[in-house]
Amino acid sequence: MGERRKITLSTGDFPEDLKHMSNDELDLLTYEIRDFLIEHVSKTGGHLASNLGVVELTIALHTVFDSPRDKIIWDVGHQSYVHKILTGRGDKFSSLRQYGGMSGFPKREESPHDCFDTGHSSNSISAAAGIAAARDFQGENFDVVAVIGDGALTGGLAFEALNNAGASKSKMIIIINDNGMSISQNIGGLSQHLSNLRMSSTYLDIKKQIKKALKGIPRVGESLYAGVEHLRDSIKYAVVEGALFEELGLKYMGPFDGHNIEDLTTALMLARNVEGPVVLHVLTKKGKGYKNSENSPDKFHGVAPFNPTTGLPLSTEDGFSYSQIFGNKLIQLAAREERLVAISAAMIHGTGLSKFAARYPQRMFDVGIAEGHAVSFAAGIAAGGYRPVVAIYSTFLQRAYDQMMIDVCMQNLPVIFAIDRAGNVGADGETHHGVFDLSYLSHMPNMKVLAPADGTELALMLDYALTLNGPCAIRYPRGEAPDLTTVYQEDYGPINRSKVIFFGEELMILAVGKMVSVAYEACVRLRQQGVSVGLVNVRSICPLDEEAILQIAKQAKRLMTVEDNVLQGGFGQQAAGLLSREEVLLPCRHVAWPNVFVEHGDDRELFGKYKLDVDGICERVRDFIER
Ligand SMILES: Cc1ncc(C[n+]2csc(CCOP(=O)(O)OP(=O)(O)O)c2C)c(N)n1
Ligand SMILES: CC(=O)[C@@H](O)[C@H](O)COP(=O)(O)O
Ligand SMILES: [Mg+2]
Repeated sequence: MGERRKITLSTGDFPEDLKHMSNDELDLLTYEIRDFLIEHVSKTGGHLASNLGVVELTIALHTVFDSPRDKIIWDVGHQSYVHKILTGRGDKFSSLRQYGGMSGFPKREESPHDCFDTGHSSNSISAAAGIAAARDFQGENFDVVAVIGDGALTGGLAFEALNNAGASKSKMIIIINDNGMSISQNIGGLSQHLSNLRMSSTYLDIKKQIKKALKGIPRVGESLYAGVEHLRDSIKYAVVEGALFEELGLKYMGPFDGHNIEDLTTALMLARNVEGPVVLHVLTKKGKGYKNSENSPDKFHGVAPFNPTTGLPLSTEDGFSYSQIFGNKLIQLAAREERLVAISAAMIHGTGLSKFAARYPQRMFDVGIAEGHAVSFAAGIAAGGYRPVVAIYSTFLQRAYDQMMIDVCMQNLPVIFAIDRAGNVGADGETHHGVFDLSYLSHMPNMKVLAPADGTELALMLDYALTLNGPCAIRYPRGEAPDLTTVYQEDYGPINRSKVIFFGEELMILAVGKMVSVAYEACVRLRQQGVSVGLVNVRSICPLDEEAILQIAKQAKRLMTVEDNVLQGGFGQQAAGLLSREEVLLPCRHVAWPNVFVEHGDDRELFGKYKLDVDGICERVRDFIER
């Protein structure tokens, strides 16, 4: 190996440099990138395992394609860190996912190399097909590449796009990054199909043929393109009879070793020369190159800051998270209600269902990244006499709006929605904040919507939901659940009714869910300062506890609503509608997230910036009273 140029990952040398690097240099680069990722993500937290798995693939992509002229769309986008390094953003990694810093997902605003913002899975092929169609309209000539994981490929949207791309014949490359994993083990028939393709002996022969045919062709430069031109015939061999993609009208090539840059580069060159849509199947190892993440890729999918030597988190939470309380309660409920089943869309661990899945494997349905299907499936199983509990993050449940409305609510089926990560989630940012659910749920006829303010309330609400004969959504936030037992003096009262915590003469705060604790602290501080402010835990957002709200409003001088949802269509606006309908007139203010896509960052900083923390509530109350 000759003298190697020093590459500094924290500068903007890329991607031009790659095209002139030797194989040995590229090989060394993979080590540098992995070290860099582990060093930085261990400090900031982030999506490590998926990025460690795509180091070679991303290098090959940036060697063969000419970004930003050629467009690379990253499905979900959690695996775009290497792309960010290779497109000159290495120097931003100390601010990854921090407030004001670099996003953990592709952002058009951040770089011309990010051609499509992602975060929710399975849309990359649709977006790529659209970009390709726009290109064709304009008679332009660039390549469009969608990189989609085997997990994301379980989403129905991806199938709709494959169906359309196959028919359209527009030139695009779809790379399936197959590591056998979603966040945890991938599941389902498609996963099985990919694994059949992996095992296909017919295919292995084809691979050998291509390799043989390519021997002697240089890796880069015009001569490679010329060489590849002569290989079009080889592509014909790269057809696996019966492969789903071929049936849909796309060419299939693969599987290729996703950790062999030379093979990948060659495969991409071949794919680039295919007229029409082509699927390139690439095999990678999630967490590759770091023992801890290779052993537990699921644990290192999304990580909080950790010790890179031991792989252990730097801080641990003492109490129970809402997700854990939900999972534990469901186990209890399942013991007493035989018809109870749980449904997850590829997020068993995140939603706290791991123990339930181990205890009741027959009653746990993981349907893949398929929120719409999860909800219609729940409707079906409820229609069949069972009691499904669908656990989905608030932001991802947006995918199932229509299924909730028509399949569940219209038929008034007893489906329980356990909506995790409701409210602002912090570092994942605008694609992941669950701040719209109160608005999109509350107008669904027959739907009941509840928000617990502590762990006990969550458990009681689940008990209550199971007594109903129609749909019920319970939304709760990310992280540790507070305990309000002492605040309530152990008297929780009826769980679907509001709970008055204390009365205040100057102002009454009506708070929802997570914001009850925040408002409680603010009230304690203000009351110590002589401000007579009271607090009510709203609990039921739909239907509103009209009797309680009207009674409080009639007694109060001023009213303030506080919620971890956007203002538009949230609790505050519903309460205002009630007061207006009943002609109860008093000064009201509504504290909520503005109707914008709130940026990423530490949640404490975001709640502070938007005046939704204790200081912010105190300031707003004083401002209201003193105006
Ligand atoms: C609509 C939607 N549902 C759920 C998620 C949560 N999620 C993020 S990554 C992921 C797994 C993705 O697996 P895969 O596409 O195979 O990528 P890998 O991490 O294995 O590279 C899931 C379920 C999401 N981002 N979007
Ligand atoms: C990329 C993605 O959508 C998930 O991995 C998400 O980041 C998980 O967030 P939690 O850490 O809140 O489970
Ligand atoms: Mg995967």
